[in-house]
Amino acid sequence: MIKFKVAVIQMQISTIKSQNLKKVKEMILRAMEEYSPQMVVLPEMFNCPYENKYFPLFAEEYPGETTNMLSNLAKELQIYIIGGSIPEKDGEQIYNTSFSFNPTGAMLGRHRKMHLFDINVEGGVSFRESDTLGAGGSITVIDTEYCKIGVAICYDMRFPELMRLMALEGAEVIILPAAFNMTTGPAHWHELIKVRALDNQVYFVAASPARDLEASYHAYGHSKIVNPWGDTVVAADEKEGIICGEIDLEFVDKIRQQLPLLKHRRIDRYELKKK
Ligand SMILES: NC(=O)CC(=O)C(=O)O
Repeated sequence: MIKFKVAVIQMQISTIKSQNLKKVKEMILRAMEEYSPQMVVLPEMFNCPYENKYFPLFAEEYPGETTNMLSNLAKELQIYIIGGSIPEKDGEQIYNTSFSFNPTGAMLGRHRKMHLFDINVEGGVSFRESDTLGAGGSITVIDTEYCKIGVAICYDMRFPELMRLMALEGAEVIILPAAFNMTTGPAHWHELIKVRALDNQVYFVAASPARDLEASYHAYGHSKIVNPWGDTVVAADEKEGIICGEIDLEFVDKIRQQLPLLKHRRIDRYELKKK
């Protein structure tokens, strides 16, 4: 199949996990009613506030309450769900992990955020994910009936090598559950999404939580889908809501044929290696 629809759920996250799960289910059902998408994408830490003190409290092992719910919904609705991310407990370690499910409810991929968001911007945002989280070590490209899809989380987007490796592994779409903030969001969000879509000639799908000024971390919002030519397919503002856009794989082929960037790399002169 050449075209498919992707819905992005931009939800407000509360400090009560059961409320987050109830809301995400309601919003997925609403997305189905309004748009009949083949794939639904959730934001980073959709079941837990983006704050270090909550990660250990909300963490769950796989399979667990949240992943079971996503797997059941994927099967019931016969859709792909790219499950944003959740705090995942594995032994003593907690990861920021994105679980993806196919329309039979089977787990398709588990991406653990590779680059931890440890930053301190003067007069702006300061965060240290490594206070509570461990870093993942694998690049995630999932196989769907439509195409290969790269999955990464938020800060991972700032590392062009990772994005390029996903494209080299065959990804025609990159999906990024994310939670930029009010310092880095206005400064970099739109530019990074556009540049990653352009330099890898992919559809780039970025899913953010809605902005909540009552929370300690103010997410930027502005979930969006950008095509391989750098045009915005669909975009949200900062409020809670659902957006949906079409992925056209013929358009990916067309752009890659007309402007063959991936073929023009001078791999006789430089090389990008996966370890
Ligand atoms: N929250 C993140 O992981 C990343 C982010 O906000 C940024 O890179 O800016």
